[in-house]
Amino acid sequence: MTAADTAGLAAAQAQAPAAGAGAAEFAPAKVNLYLHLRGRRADGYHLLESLAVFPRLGDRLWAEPAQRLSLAIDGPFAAGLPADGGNLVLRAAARLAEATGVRSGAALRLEKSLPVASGIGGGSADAAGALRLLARLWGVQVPEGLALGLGADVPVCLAPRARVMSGIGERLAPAPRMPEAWILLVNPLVSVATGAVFAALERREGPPGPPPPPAGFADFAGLVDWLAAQRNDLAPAAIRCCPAIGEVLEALAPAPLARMSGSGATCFALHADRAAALAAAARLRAARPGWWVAAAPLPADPG
Ligand SMILES: C[C@](O)(CO)[C@H](O)COP(=O)(O)OP(=O)(O)OC[C@H]1O[C@@H](n2ccc(N)nc2=O)[C@H](O)[C@@H]1O
Ligand SMILES: Nc1ncnc2c1ncn2[C@@H]1O[C@H](COP(=O)(O)OP(=O)(O)OP(=O)(O)O)[C@@H](O)[C@H]1O
Repeated sequence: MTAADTAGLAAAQAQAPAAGAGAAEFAPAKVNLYLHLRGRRADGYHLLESLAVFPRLGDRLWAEPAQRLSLAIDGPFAAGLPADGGNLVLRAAARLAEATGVRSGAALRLEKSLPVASGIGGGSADAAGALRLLARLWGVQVPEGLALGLGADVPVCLAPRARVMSGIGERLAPAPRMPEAWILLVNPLVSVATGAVFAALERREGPPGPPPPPAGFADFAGLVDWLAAQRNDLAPAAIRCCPAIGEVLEALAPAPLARMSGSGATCFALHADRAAALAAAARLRAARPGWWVAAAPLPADPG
């Protein structure tokens, strides 16, 4: 599948009606445009500040009413993912049923299009998508705090729009007004465990500052200029765990802005428009056929 196909498919998925009875939900990837470490809590979790955005690219979930909970997985990254209680989709479903006293189940289907353990929140996006889907199907609200109990990235994925995250990920503030842009995501198809990257940190707190993001960016150049002065403080440790990340960043370097997302190994490049993103994707696919390369629009967000 070409990057253009991938982008088109993701956009189509976002709008497609539910297949058959029941309900459907799109679970977009989460990309950390910057990630600053701010220290560590007594329980070992790290405090951070990050601008998370959600390109039109992700996994897809369906649910149909059923007596018990079940999960079927398909899609390009289904292989090797547990379909039992180890899957964040079923874990989220079970916790929601328990917390709200729901006695019925659901037959869930996950189409896994995002690489696993890749720094773009795939499991968190799926867990959050399952919570949205089942809350609708069962007619319940997601209780406060339930998302965070499933993972630090699940709260931001619950209402997937651009947000400034802080705390360990549970404090969410409006993002700056974002201009339209295209994003290119590249993963060397090496999975990276988030906990291992945090454990490999040499510095648990980044340098002080810079000041918080402005209220908005007038255009793409303004976004890129501001982001260029930010960092992903997890990148040095992630590159030590997975040297291929360094190769990906080198390959993306000609882009206006390139950086690692989350704990890696996925890196992103920002492009002003579709043509530039698809041209860069085509060049990368030809040069590195073993890498996952996907391009998608980054919706302008009112903040
Ligand atoms: C790096 C980010 O992707 C940035 O958005 C997230 O902070 C990670 O979120 P996540 O994958 O949902 O992480 P969790 O599943 O909650 O945690 C996995 C492991 O990462 C470490 N961890 C995670 C988040 C955080 N703020 N501090 C941490 O130290 C902890 O060792 C934890 O045991
Ligand atoms: N539905 C799911 N999708 C992906 N991974 C899942 C899922 N359910 C359970 N997991 C497990 O969760 C772990 C983390 O996967 P995930 O894709 O969320 O990592 P990540 O992309 O690094 O996330 P983050 O950016 O939030 O750190 C993997 O080891 C995987 O086996």
